[in-house]
Amino acid sequence: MMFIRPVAHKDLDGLMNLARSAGVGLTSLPVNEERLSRRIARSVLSFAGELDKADQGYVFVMEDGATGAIAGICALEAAVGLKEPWYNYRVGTIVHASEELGVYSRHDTLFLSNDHTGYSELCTLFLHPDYRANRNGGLLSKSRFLFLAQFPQLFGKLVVAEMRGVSDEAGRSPFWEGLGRHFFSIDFAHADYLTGVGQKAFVAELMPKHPVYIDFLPPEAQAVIGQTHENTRPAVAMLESEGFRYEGYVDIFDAGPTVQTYTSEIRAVKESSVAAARLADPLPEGDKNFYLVSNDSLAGFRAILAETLAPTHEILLTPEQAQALNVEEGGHLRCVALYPKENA
Ligand SMILES: CC(C)(COP(=O)(O)OP(=O)(O)OC[C@H]1O[C@@H](n2cnc3c(N)ncnc32)[C@H](O)[C@@H]1OP(=O)(O)O)[C@@H](O)C(=O)NCCC(=O)NCCSC(=O)CCC(=O)O
Ligand SMILES: NC(=[NH2+])NCCC[C@H](N)C(=O)O
Repeated sequence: MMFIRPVAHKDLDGLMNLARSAGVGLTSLPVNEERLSRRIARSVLSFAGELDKADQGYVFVMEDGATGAIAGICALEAAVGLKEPWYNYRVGTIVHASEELGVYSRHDTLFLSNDHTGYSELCTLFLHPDYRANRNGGLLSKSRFLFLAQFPQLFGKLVVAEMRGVSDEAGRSPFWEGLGRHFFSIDFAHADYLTGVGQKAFVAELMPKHPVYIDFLPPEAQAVIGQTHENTRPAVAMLESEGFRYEGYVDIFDAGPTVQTYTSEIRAVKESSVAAARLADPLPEGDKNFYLVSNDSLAGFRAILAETLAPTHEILLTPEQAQALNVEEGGHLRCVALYPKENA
């Protein structure tokens, strides 16, 4: 059975394996052992309650219970931009008009912003291609919402997620070629790598600070503003189905969209409820559905996907499922349907 748990120091090799298969543009999963081991250490300290909000980052892995293999990774940053500026471009409007001359022209423009400062962030979602089946992607992405619902005091009122923008197989980004390239002699792949190893603010400081008229960018660059990388469409589809929206903010390097919402408005946060574990083997017959289920422990957080009967004040689980959650009969759980009602 697949389960979600906090990352541990022993997972470094597993994370390196995931990073190697991730490719360019998954910024926060660089193939860099030192960086990944620092990320693990920061996560371990966060779960132990030993860091300030500005430094807290919670990293989770999906473990294949049968083999112990690390199948995927996902993370939550408590608050971005509190130590180093957090940059985005906001796609806004500038109007040049003169009634006297009968001129009116409206221009889409990129404004450099730090508007997401203090927001929480969903990031580093990656499932090994061998495991992209059996709703594992949904468990991996949405297990974070049970964590948010269980520990709201650790997070901000708003949550963002930066989606990977368009780049080709060689890691060439049309937006970077049209804009960033004028300020740097480096490739997008290299800029993205520097971002992933903690140099984003440094790179961002050298990008244009004045509004950029989109009309002046090459058509290939214009075409990808706010567009998600093909491989990242499932990731953004899941967030949109939970209530996240694109509000005109894009990545400064590849123009991938940022989606956002109020934490309390996320469907799986809003609809999640607490229930006591009730064990049954086998589960009784009846109308079953898929539920995300987590325990209520911070450092010992566990989440699984269970196909079971609709929970009441109790949720029926098999002993194997309870074991994966590290709970016994009567233990405290939080659960929510995997899918919003309309697609269940
Ligand atoms: C994102 C995941 C983990 C998702 O796993 P799977 O591919 O197995 O997911 P899936 O179950 O096939 O699809 C999930 C949902 O997306 C829908 N879906 C699939 N392909 C789609 C497409 N092309 N367009 C629109 N929707 C699509 C499915 O119908 C399904 O909907 P239903 O749920 O209704 O069935 C994986 O694809 C992956 O690792 N991708 C590569 C890495 C990546 O790009 N990561 C995101 C970077 S951006 C980031 O990290 C920030 C965002 C974040 O942290 O969440
Ligand atoms: N180049 C980008 N637009 N990267 C953003 C996507 C990466 C993703 N948010 C992460 O945490 O790694």
